[in-house]
Amino acid sequence: MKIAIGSDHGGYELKEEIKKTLEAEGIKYKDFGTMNEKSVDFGPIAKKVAESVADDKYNRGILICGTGIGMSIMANKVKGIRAALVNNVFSAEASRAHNNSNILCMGARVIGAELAKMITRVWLKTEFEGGRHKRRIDFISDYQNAD
Ligand SMILES: O=C(CO)[C@H](O)[C@H](O)[C@H](O)COP(=O)(O)O
Repeated sequence: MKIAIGSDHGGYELKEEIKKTLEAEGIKYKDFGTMNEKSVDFGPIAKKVAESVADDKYNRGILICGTGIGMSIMANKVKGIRAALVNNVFSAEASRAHNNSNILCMGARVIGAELAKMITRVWLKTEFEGGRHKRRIDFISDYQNAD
């Protein structure tokens, strides 16, 4: 699995921690920035990560900002992206099993690093269940593709 990861300044420190988790799990990643805590807008970074996942250059993405909200709003504008803003382990699992989320968004000002790492590990290992959930995902794709 190859992961695209990005953050704004608010998520920078947590991004660096999550990269260590990816390394510990033996998962390859590309860091789309930001590379320090200097203030930067979340939009362009979310766009780059989301487009790289939508274009199948990376299997999934992880986006972190202060709340995770801006990143998730932007990422979900990209066709084919199902970005889930997650702040607990149950939602991490459900966002994969039920929603087949392909981008995980987290808020570094909302959750601590240890919870974020646990969320990331669960999100990485949980498979989409398909079945009735596929019909629900297909409805979203059909709506998006009707544009
Ligand atoms: O975009 C966000 C909220 O939707 C992110 O949380 C940002 O990290 C946050 O807004 C940045 O705020 P700052 O006061 O400019 O650090």
